[in-house]
Amino acid sequence: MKILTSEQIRKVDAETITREGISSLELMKRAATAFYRFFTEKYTDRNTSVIIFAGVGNNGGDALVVARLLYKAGYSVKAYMVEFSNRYTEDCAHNIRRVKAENIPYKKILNKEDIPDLSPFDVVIDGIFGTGLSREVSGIAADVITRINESGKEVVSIDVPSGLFPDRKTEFAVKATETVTFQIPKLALYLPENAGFTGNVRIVNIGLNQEAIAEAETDIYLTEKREICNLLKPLSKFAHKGTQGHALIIGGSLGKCGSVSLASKAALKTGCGLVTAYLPKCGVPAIQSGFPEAMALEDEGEEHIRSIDYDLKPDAIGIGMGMGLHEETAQAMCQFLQQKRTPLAVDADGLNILSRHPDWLGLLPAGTILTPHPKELQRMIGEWCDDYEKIEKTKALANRYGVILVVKGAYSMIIDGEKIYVNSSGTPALATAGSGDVLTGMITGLLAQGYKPSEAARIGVFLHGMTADIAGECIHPRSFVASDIIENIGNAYRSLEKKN
Ligand SMILES: NC(=O)C1=CN([C@@H]2O[C@H](COP(=O)(O)OP(=O)(O)OC[C@H]3O[C@@H](n4cnc5c(N)ncnc54)[C@H](OP(=O)(O)O)[C@@H]3O)[C@@H](O)[C@H]2O)[C@@H](O)CC1
Ligand SMILES: Nc1ncnc2c1ncn2[C@@H]1O[C@H](COP(=O)(O)OP(=O)(O)O)[C@@H](O)[C@H]1O
Ligand SMILES: [K+]
Repeated sequence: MKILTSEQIRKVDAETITREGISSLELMKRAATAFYRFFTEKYTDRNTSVIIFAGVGNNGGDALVVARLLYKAGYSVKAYMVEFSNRYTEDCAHNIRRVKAENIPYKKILNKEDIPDLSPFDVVIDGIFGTGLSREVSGIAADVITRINESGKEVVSIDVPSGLFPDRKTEFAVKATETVTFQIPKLALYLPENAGFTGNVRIVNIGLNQEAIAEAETDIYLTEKREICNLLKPLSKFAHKGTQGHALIIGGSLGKCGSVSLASKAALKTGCGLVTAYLPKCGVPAIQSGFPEAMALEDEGEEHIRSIDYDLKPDAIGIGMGMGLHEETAQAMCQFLQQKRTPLAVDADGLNILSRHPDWLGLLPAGTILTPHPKELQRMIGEWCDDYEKIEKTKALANRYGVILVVKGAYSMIIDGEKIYVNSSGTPALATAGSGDVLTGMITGLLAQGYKPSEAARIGVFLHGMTADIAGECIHPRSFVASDIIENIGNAYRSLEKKN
């Protein structure tokens, strides 16, 4: 699904009106109805008292239509117009007249004294600013937003939390519990620095013109189930372990060999035919007894890897988990990179070694997948002042070395050249020890099956997230562990194959 800028969204909005021969008021009604459906499913009790803040633009117009719909449905509704300007849009002005005609409680807020006490209300609906935000919020709008944020109430934002810039750094905005955004995802909704503003993000369809969306050019996408389904290769009736790819997982050091076991199991569960774990001697007995499906190779090092030496032809390699930073291990990795051109995924200490020796980045085979969490990323690209700069610096690294970066987080981002794929699956249950090792194993397993690096990264990250979405129904997120991710990979595949 495309992520577009506010400028592009405005164009799609206008094109929808022209091409579908509908009025802008009709489109506003569709948007408000989609919001209303979400709201009434969440707040089923019609005695819920709702305070609605509207602005003078079309986001405010949406808010007033929502006020009318909720009032008609029996909710207790009070609407307030935050008059930060007297230049109302036509559709907003039209809906003010309708609200008044329908006798819905309605007042203007012109200065601080007009701001009502929020304590009697159950929920706040925020429709002050949408995608038309053009500058930092100040004056009465800022006062209202501050009051909303201080109220401790649940806040449902229309389209975007008011004050959030869809495409650039935001300092101040409504802190929503839920954001109901209209059909086209906006990048700002998925950035970690905006987590405090956006709350849960829900995308609702409002029937925007599909051709207009298709014509909009972008390099940024939100990865969804449908796109991942389309990437999956069918499983041939005549498949055998030799056709499904051989993954080699290299890592481990004394006390950290479980990471290799997790990654190896994850690779196999993701569908590759064979997996070999390569570890220092201390790790081999445990993996051989605990994970009989894997083959194991021991390094000459007792407690850490000293020279990566094997006589196999794997189809893909995952390296780095639990490997430690011993200088002998680093040198072994350097030699390995100088000699091997096998499709590769690098994680954890593999990345930390590269951060200590940045000139070795040039040795990575083209298309290598690097999977840093934020701390590992910071060691690679240095500090960033905001998430937009982080993206630019990551892109620069990816382009310089021809590699793919998986920037892990709540919405992991896959950066491949100019393209950015924001992942939409997963829950905080994934924030658990070994979760990243499992992800690297999954990605390596997919690479071994012959998926292109960008596909392997997107499928792996999406499937990994799906395991938590699915298992959330029977395992409490707090007690979900890395092995539960592995156990649910099959369920994630099954869910992907289900039509809906
Ligand atoms: N996408 C879609 O397809 C659909 C979109 N729809 C809805 O339309 C919304 C976009 O509406 P919109 O363009 O009218 O802009 P909106 O955000 O209401 O505010 C603009 C007003 O705020 C003002 N203003 C801006 N910044 C300011 C500041 N810091 N401080 C003070 N003033 C400031 C600005 O003034 P100006 O910048 O012109 O001086 C102007 O007066 C969108 O989010 C969605 O809810 C649906 O109805 C239908 C389908
Ligand atoms: N709140 C969250 N929502 C969704 N996914 C998350 C969340 N927190 C972490 N994850 C995912 O869990 C994984 C954690 O990886 P990492 O930090 O490397 O773990 P570890 O080092 O313990 O193996 C990443 O894939 C990340 O995207
Ligand atoms: K809003």
